[in-house]
Amino acid sequence: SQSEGRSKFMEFPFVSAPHKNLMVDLLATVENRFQSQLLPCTLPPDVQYYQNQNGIAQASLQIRSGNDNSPIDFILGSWIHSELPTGGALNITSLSAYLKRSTDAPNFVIELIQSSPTKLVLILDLPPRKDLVLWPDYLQTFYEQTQLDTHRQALEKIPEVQPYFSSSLYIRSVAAPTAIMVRIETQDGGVERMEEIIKNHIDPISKEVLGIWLDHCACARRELGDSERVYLEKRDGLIRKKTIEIDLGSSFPRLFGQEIADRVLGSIREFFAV
Ligand SMILES: C=CC1=C(C)/C(=C/C2=NC(=C3\c4[nH]c(Cc5[nH]c(C=O)c(C)c5CC)c(C)c4C(=O)[C@@H]3C(=O)OC)/[C@@H](CCC(=O)O)[C@@H]2C)NC1=O
Repeated sequence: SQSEGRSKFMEFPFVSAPHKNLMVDLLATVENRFQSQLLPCTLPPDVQYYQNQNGIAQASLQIRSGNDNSPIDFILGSWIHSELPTGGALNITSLSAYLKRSTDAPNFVIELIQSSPTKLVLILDLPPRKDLVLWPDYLQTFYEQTQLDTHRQALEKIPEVQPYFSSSLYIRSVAAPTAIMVRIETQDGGVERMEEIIKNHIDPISKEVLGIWLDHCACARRELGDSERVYLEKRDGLIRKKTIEIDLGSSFPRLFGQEIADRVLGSIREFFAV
């Protein structure tokens, strides 16, 4: 049932306590802000939770649409776990919020991609939905006035933090100039140090960035002309389509097999179609 899928999702069963607490807190913050504006998840139970034949990979997905008087198109939350042949495990947790074309404000995305207890890639971004060169006011309103870059600079100061350059140039081109795309690696098996970095740095910074999105993006009053709306629709559609291909297109069939990948990606694409 709905609540069963949701409670399993909220367990974030395969990650450390600080990592789980962060995801649970971010989701609670979004749900508390939008309350009844968010409709219950309508994904089929075998998309809300799925695993591959031998149970090596398992995942949970929650997508909640915004109702008619909400600026939210949908909120997507997910966790993915896969044991690796090397004995380690891959854990990816993500939360993204997509706004409707009634506003041109940036979306929100956070992804924690853990390939070992001491290696983590963090993506934390408010991806722009307009070209920043053509619309300098957009850059000023959402990225300069909000002081977003101070959070990126704060994280950069941690010795274990290095910039992460996605192998996809497209992904790099979608990200904001203030995007946090970092690789964190703690030395000689520092699992405690990794959990400390998540608890004392990634947690507060992620909540700050989400707070900026909630207060300055999701609630922004933006009047759009028809031509702007057409441009936005086209651009949103292209990005949604492409990020699924890049993020999931190869990893899902590899992790879950073609049949399950097709079923889950099919469900996601239904929501992503602008
Ligand atoms: C808008 C800004 C975005 C940025 C900046 C961004 C970045 C990256 N994500 C990657 C990945 C990734 N993400 C997810 C979550 C997820 N993504 C979507 C997208 O629609 C959905 C619907 C879901 C929930 C199901 C999974 C499962 C998954 C991978 O397997 C993949 C990965 O970890 O490979 C190592 C990396 C791919 C490129 C690279 O290897 O460098 C890269 C870091 N992804 C954005 O969307």
